Amino acid sequence: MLEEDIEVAIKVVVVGNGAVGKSSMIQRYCKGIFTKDYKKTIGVDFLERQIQVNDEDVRLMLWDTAGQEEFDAITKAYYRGAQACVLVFSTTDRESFEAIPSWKEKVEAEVGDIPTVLVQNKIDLLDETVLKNEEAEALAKKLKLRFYRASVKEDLNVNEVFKYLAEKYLQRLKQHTTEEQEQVHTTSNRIGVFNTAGGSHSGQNSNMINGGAVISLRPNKQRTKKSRGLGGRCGKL
Ligand SMILES: Nc1nc2c(ncn2[C@@H]2O[C@H](COP(=O)(O)OP(=O)(O)OP(=O)(O)O)[C@@H](O)[C@H]2O)c(=O)[nH]1
Repeated sequence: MLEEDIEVAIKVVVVGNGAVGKSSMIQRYCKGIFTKDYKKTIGVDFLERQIQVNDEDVRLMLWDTAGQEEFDAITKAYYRGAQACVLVFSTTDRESFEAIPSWKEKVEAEVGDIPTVLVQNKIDLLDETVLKNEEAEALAKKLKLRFYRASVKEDLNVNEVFKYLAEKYLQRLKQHTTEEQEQVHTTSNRIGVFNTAGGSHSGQNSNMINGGAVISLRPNKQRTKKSRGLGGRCGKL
């Protein structure tokens, strides 16, 4: 199979309190529509969109999770395997802003550190704002997250959010691939040295303790027929 045939697929989870605009954001991005009606998400939903990033085809699978705690058990299961995350709060809902750190923790508890952005939605309703700009910026800084102000209604900054995540993910994927290649290279050199000295646990997929360094040999990349992902690093699906 040709390298060009391989497509990067990224599972993105969109999380935050109820009614902040998660479903609307996904609908806007994947279908180009906005509806004023509020229909509470029950459990989890998902839509996808293909984009090009640095000449690479990237398929974004956007998982819409329910904002209500009553669905926590279901939604948490769907965080597994997520490779990027959007944390959303609303300009008109202070509680949704204050809940952001705990949403971040919930996602991290399932998938660890993945590319994440913080989004303040509904900036078309700035007249009704319940927080200062500096507060949101301070939170983004504290959590070390890229921060976007967006309006799903006015289609402001929605594309930018997902483009940034895709770029960030690809960047990590490349870095990860290079590191793995270097690791395999270094390891094979070291195995030689180690074996000469004797007493190694040799063989692939086992941890090798060599001069205090633990070296893991893993398959280079997990690839399915048409998709490519970070494999074991972030994904647990
Ligand atoms: N003014 C304004 N309203 C918005 C915007 N985005 C979403 N809404 C409205 O906010 C309400 C809630 O949006 P949803 O997308 O259903 O919210 P959600 O976060 O998915 O809610 P849950 O499913 O309960 O978790 C709907 O009435 C939307 O029309 C926006 O940018 N501006």
